[in-house]
Amino acid sequence: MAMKVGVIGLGSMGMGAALSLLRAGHDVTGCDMRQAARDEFAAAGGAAAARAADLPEDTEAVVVLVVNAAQTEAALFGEGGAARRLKPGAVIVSSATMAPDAARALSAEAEGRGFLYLDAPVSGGAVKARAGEMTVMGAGSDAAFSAAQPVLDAIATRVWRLGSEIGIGATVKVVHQLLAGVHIAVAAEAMALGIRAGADPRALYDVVTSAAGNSWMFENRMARVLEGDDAPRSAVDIFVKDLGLVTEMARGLDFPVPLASQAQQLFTAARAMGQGGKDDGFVIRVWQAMTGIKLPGDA
Ligand SMILES: NC(=O)C1=CN([C@@H]2O[C@H](COP(=O)(O)OP(=O)(O)OC[C@H]3O[C@@H](n4cnc5c(N)ncnc54)[C@H](O)[C@@H]3O)[C@@H](O)[C@H]2O)C=CC1
Ligand SMILES: O=C(O)C(=O)[C@@H](O)CO
Repeated sequence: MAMKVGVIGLGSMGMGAALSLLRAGHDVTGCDMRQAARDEFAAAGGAAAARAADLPEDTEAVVVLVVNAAQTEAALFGEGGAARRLKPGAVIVSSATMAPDAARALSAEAEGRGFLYLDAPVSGGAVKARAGEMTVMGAGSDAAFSAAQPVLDAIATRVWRLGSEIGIGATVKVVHQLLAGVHIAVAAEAMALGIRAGADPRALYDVVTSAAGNSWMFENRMARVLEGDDAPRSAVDIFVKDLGLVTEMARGLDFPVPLASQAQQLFTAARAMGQGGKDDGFVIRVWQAMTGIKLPGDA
């Protein structure tokens, strides 16, 4: 069933979601304040809008893939937000990574305005987003899942239904980000140590990715470090945010998360070095700054 869908935020993840929806035959408007993103989506055959308030009248579903909860709030309910363009009963697929409390507050606002809301953070990275193969960590009512089904079918291959209570999706995603952030940081530490100790970085990569110490993040992020490709598919700044969500959630539970805290400091150091907009694997530049190692992409 083709739907009139808006995608707000045409960044690493939102562009992939919007293109996947287009491929699936939906009537898609992609929205981003960045002209380059709008041009890319228009060139692929989609409609493009600079503001969420310019989505078509009676949009039936909106996928929100901006950076955080504050941007989601503004994009939906702020001045210039999408709310006025949504059909009564439209479904909001809220996919930015945010705190569970923020998801609950957004859901209450959406419901108060007569919309359905899915707490639907995602995983998989930009490549899987473009392939329509994301994993969705979903929570919401049966009605919301059912209204969003054609959208979810287009953007994801795994849709976890974690319960009807909003906030469970966000909780699971925050815990996932503990792993994702620590795995990236430790992958960078291992690669940096290997380089310093004189191992060939490519050989080290090949061995680790065939052995038990591998992780999805080592394989994915260190490949970019080997290529010297620091264009952001997921930025260092995203992990300053996400590990902040981890430590904040843990603090509220009086729960220690020493590894997440350490990783957060490393991403924060990378940000302080001016690397916040670089691909997150380039947190390795923190070790480079401390030890003077040469990275594979360095001249
Ligand atoms: N990059 C990744 O690999 C993954 C990211 N995520 C999460 O997905 C969300 C999006 O991440 P990315 O795509 O990496 O971020 P990004 O920074 O690449 O894209 C965000 C986009 O939203 C746009 N934007 C912000 N406010 C807007 C508004 N009011 N109206 C229209 N456009 C607006 C920005 O211009 C930008 O293009 C974040 O919450 C992130 O934590 C989740 C899984 C993977
Ligand atoms: O894919 C995910 O899950 C992620 O959160 C990372 O790729 C980085 O944001």
